[in-house]
Amino acid sequence: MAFSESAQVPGDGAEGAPYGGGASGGPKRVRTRHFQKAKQDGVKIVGLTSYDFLSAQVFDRAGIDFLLVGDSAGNTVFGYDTTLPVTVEELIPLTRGVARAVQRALVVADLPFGSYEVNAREAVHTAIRFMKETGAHAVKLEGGERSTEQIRHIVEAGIPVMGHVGFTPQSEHGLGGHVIQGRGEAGAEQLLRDALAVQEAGAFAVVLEMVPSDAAKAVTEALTIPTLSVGAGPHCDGQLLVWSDWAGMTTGRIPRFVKQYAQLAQTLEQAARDFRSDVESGVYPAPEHEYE
Ligand SMILES: Nc1nc(=O)c2c([nH]1)NC[C@@H]1CN(c3ccc(C(=O)N[C@@H](CCC(=O)O)C(=O)O)cc3)CN21
Ligand SMILES: CC(C)C(=O)C(=O)O
Ligand SMILES: [Mg+2]
Repeated sequence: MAFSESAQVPGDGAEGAPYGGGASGGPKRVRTRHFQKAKQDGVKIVGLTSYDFLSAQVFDRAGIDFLLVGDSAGNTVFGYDTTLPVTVEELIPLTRGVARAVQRALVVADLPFGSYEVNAREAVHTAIRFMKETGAHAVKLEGGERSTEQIRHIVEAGIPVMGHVGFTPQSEHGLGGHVIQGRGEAGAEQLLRDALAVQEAGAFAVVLEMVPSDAAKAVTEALTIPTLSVGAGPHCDGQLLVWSDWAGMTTGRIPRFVKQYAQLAQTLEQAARDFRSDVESGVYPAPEHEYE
C-alpha cells in the first residue's frame, strides 16, 4: 500500500498541526480508512505477523502495512501444538512490544480463544484491555455469522475490528482439522454469508484463510471492505503471512500457501555453529572485543 501522502518533512510547517500532522515527524501512519482507499484504488495491502519489538521495527521500516500480533504466537513463540491454549495474559506483553516498535504500520491484536466467544460483553472487555494495555490500533477475532454481535459491540466502543473467516484455527477441532473451507457451492455460499455478516457488523477488513481462490475472488468482489488472504489466492485485496513461516524460521511442515523469502533457521544455525567453533579455537574473542 503506497500512499499518495508523503512523509512529513521537518520544517514544512505541519509539525504543529493539531490533527494528522504526526508530531513525531515520522512517516504517515496507516489508518483503517487507508484500507478502504487501497481497495478502491486497487493497491494491494501487505501484512505480516509479529510478536516482538525488533522484528516489528524491521517490518515497519520495510513498509509492511499492518502487523498482526497473532495467536499463532502459540505455535511460534510458546511452542504449543495449536492456538487454543493461548491467553490474553500471554499476548498482551507481545502486543505491547510490537506497538512500541512501529512508526507507520497498523498494529492488530488477535483476540485469543476463550476471550470473546461467550458474549459481546466479554468481547468488548477483552478488546478494551488490548487497546488500553498494549497500544494496538485494532483487534481481530474469528468467526462470521456467529461473531457479529461481538464485532458490532466492539466497533461501537470505538475499536476497529478485523474479521477472520474461512479456516479459523481456534475451531480446528470443530472443523475436523486443518481443512480447507469454502469448497463446493454450499461452502462458497457459507463463506460469502460469513464475510458479508462481518462487513455488515462493522469490520474494516476481513481475513480469508485457506479457501479456494475462486471463492475468495467472489467474496472480494462482493465486499466493500478489503479481503486479506492467508492461503486464499491472488484475487484478495491483500496478503498476510506468519512471519516465521515466511522467513524460513519455522522448522518442520509449513502450509502449502507459504512462500519462504529467507532461510533464517539455516542462517542462525550456521551462525551458532560458527560461534561455537570460534570460541573453541580461540578466534573469538579477538583483541577488538576486549577491554583494557
Ligand atoms: N506457523 C504458523 N503458520 C500459520 O499459518 C498458522 C499458525 N502457525 N498457527 C495458526 C494458524 C494455523 N494455520 C494453519 C495450520 C495448518 C495448516 C495446514 O496444515 N495446511 C496444510 C493442509 C491443507 C489441506 O487440508 O490440504 C497445507 O498443506 O496447506 C494450514 C494453516 C494457519 N496459522
Ligand atoms: C494466520 C493469521 C490470520 C492469524 O490469525 C494468526 O497469525 O494468529
Ligand atoms: Mg490467529
